[in-house]
Amino acid sequence: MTNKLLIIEDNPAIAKIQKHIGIKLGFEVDIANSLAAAIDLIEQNEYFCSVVDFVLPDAPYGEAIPFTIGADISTIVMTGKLDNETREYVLRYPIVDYITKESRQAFTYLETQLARLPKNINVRILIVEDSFATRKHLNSLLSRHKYKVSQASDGAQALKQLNSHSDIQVIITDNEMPIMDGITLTSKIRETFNNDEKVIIGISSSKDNQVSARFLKNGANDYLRKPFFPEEFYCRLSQNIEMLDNIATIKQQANSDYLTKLPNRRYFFEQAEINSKINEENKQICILAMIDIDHFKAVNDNLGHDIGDEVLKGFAKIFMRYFNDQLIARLGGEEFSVYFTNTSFDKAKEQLETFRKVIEKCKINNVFFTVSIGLIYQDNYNIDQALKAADEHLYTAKKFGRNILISDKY
Ligand SMILES: Nc1nc2c(ncn2[C@@H]2O[C@H](COP(=O)(O)OP(=O)(O)OP(=O)(O)O)[C@@H](O)[C@H]2O)c(=O)[nH]1
Repeated sequence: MTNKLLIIEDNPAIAKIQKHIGIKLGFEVDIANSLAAAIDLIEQNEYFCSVVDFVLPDAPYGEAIPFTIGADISTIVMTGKLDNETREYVLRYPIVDYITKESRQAFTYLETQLARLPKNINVRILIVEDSFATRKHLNSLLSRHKYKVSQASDGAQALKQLNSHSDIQVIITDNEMPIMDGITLTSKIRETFNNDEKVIIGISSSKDNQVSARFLKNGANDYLRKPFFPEEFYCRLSQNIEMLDNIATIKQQANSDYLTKLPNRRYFFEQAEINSKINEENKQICILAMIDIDHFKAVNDNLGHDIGDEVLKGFAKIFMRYFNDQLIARLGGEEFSVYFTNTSFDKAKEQLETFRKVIEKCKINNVFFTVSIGLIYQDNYNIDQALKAADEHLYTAKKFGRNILISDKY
């Protein structure tokens, strides 16, 4: 996919600011100072999106807009014209947004919009609406902002779509529909997903003020009355998606180790307890390993703490690669853990032995080192006790001279 941004702007100072914003966001930027120059560039390049000035020397009344739209380039229009007539004229085109150059804030807003577009490619939105015309309209609004779209014509179909598309993050639902209405759908979705996991936006043309309250009380994040202005629709949608993104970032930070980016102790315990319950129900034996880098203090003492950090980061990358299908964590310091599921003791042991030998041979930041491993195979469903048992084997491994695996079996 191209990451090129086309700026069509005849004012060099403004073009420079826009270019700076584009580069900061990772776009490759081309500038055209007239419609003619833009047409040349569009013929030779593929663009992801464009920022188009409404007034250009050879296109004084928005004539550049149909060129970018016609070339299938997502278009943001910027203009100094503040009148309603211009606004209505511009909004007749399927543009991403319309920004008036009233103040510096306009450029902050442009940056937000440009940052959002590439992210939208990964956001799937489900439209639940029985009217074909409204579904088509919403699909067109969402597609021009580069969202992925799924559609359903009633609540029951929507639930099926949610089952088959786990990547749906936002549900935009009408209320008045056959089989299952939007409010019932909302409360059914909330039985499984919190409002910081999936956003629900209710829409309705009902004049009954109760509808918005009922949507919100049943778990919707937001509500819009039909017909709505596209600008309001986009603002509410992107605010809700930002909220999802922010919560996902906070969760990710809370669950991972700052240095190695591996899952941390907190996450490990949370997930291991879930795995343990499943194991207990299925009468599966717990297979858990503790891995500890040998003589790591010497790495710090001889080469410095910074090199020690780099060694830990390098180790974590290999660790992640070898056990990417298992629950792993940095429990703290130079101590790591693997909770095995869907595998046999023999396979887990073989995987750990291979890993131990790989570490023994590889040099991370010019440092050779080894690991000791304690592995348990027990019907122990208490995580604290299981870790303690694995730690006892690890202690034995250290006592036996390090760079070995000690386990319950064999
Ligand atoms: N660079 C760095 N060092 C760390 C970090 N966390 C813990 N350590 C160091 O890891 C070392 C662990 O030392 P010890 O517990 O004595 O163990 P060891 O030297 O590996 O010896 P054995 O485990 O007995 O083989 C200490 O020097 C800690 O300061 C970290 O995040 N970065």
